[in-house]
Amino acid sequence: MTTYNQNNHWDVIVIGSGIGGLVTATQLAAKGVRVLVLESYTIPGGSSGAFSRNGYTFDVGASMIFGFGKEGYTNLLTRALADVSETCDTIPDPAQLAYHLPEGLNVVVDRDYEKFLTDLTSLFPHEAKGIRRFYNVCWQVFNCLDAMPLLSIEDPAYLTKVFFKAPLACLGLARWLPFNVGDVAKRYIKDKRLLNFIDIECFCWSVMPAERTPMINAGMVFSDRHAGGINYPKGGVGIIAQKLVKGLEKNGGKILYKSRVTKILIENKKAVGVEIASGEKLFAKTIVSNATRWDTFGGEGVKEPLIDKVHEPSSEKRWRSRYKPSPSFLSLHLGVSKYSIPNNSHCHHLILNEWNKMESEQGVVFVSIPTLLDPSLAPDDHHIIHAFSPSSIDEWKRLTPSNYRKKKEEDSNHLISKLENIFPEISGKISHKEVGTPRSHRRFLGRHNGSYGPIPSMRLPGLLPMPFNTTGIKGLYCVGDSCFPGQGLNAVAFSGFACAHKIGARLGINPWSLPD
Ligand SMILES: NC(=O)c1ccc[n+]([C@@H]2O[C@H](COP(=O)([O-])OP(=O)(O)OC[C@H]3O[C@@H](n4cnc5c(N)ncnc54)[C@H](O)[C@@H]3O)[C@@H](O)[C@H]2O)c1
Ligand SMILES: CC(C)=CCC/C(C)=C/C=C/C(C)=C/C=C/C(C)=C/C=C/C=C(C)/C=C/C=C(C)/C=C/C=C(\C)CCC=C(C)C
Repeated sequence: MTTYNQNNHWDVIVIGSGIGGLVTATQLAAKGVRVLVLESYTIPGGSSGAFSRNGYTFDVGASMIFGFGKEGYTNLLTRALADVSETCDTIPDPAQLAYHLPEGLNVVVDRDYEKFLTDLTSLFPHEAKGIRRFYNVCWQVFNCLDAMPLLSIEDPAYLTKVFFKAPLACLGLARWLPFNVGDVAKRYIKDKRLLNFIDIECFCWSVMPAERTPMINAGMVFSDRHAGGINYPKGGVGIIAQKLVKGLEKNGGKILYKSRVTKILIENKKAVGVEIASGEKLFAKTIVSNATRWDTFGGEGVKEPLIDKVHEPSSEKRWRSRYKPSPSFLSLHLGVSKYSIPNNSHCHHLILNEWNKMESEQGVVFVSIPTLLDPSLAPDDHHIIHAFSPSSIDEWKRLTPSNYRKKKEEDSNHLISKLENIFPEISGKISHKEVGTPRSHRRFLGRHNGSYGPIPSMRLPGLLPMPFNTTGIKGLYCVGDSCFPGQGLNAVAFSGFACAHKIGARLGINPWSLPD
């Protein structure tokens, strides 16, 4: 039997220190709640952590950061840090992304909206009206989001207050919730190649073509890149999680690393605590899981979910019939000579050689060169290249150790050869190379099949079927990319704000008025 002491009883326990988990934890700690975060790895941040090798600071995953604007309500990372008196210095990226597409279609998404529209229109002059109309609809969605404090839409008190504060914005969002981008794009655009471009515009962050990408999320991404802009945190993406941890600790919260939760303890159908790998039990009236829904509740191929099968709510089976794990990534972290990359190059690139390969194994290549913005991340005269390509764990299963090593070498060389599309001399200029496979992502990020996040397994009505933070088990909440509104750092930051707000409503600690 575990005896009571302050260290094993908390108000709230958060499983995982991804941005979703840390925003929940810091929001609650800032309101005086005693919060413990349990992280299985040695550093915070999950997909948005960082690691150091040979003088390089590499971003684990996330690299193109939305939500760091200065105004409005959609700058959720800025707001999450400010709420615990922290800030991140950021470096504005002059462009979101340079696309290198089939048939020589090269498009740069400039930070300036009008410049982007002009550049795209010069390639599709016959679609000038359609282009403007489509992207203007995305702005309508964004303006609705940016007009209201973004908290839990599961909380009736918040919904009432926000409806009185911004009625038109609420109705605007309610209108777009059931729509996907494809439905809207086809209303305004007819050119097949341009529709292919809209598909890759979506795929690059949602890993789905336009017809399966929710319109609300596109409104956020396609407009925030011009509103708040893409801003890279000085010192690397890992800084965001490190500062949130600092803010958590300043507000009386605690984080324990190397503390993998193996079980969520249930008593009388209520979550009451967790057990960690050492066998130690820790208790709280509220448990928040930042692990994926598959790792939390189970699913095909999940051997030991955190919840015993007997307690699994039927709503989770329904969710799994609608959403499936997206592929993982093959990722390369390279240190290269500075002279292999022109100084005027863009920080983010996307390479696709054939349109019909967009959803194929290792079909699209994403490239990030953060040292073009922050040279301090690499030794003098060197750059970092982080290149990754969607890859399914099925391709990496059941290989003998030597075949696994061989596949890593072959596939990483193939990825490097694709980089030569944009940096022809790159293969001879590599001085540091690390290869991560879907198996590495599963192991180090604790994500089911190393997945990037959930994607619809059928055509769904926009964001409507995506679950919020409460679950079918009393006292248990979920946060992160298997909750509304899905993948993305500012999306999981939203889910953290919403989760903390919903818990706050139950604890009666939310301020009466909405934040400014
Ligand atoms: N912007 C980009 O370029 C980019 C690139 C890659 C990923 N991302 C985004 O990052 C987001 C991920 O954020 P998130 O908050 O959902 O979570 P996350 O997966 O980043 O973090 C979850 C954390 O929980 C920990 N964890 C999991 N199971 C645990 C257990 N049983 N016990 C203790 N700790 C456990 C993991 O170690 C990890 O640190 C994704 O949505 C993805 O879109 C963005
Ligand atoms: C009352 C009434 C009547 C009604 C109600 C209604 C309402 C209120 C509603 C509401 C709603 C809401 C709030 C919503 C929200 C939403 C949100 C926040 C969203 C967000 C989103 C975001 C996103 C999606 C993002 C994303 C991003 C990403 C993912 C990114 C990624 C990237 C990558 C991967 C990169 C790659 C590339 C290269 C490198 C090239």
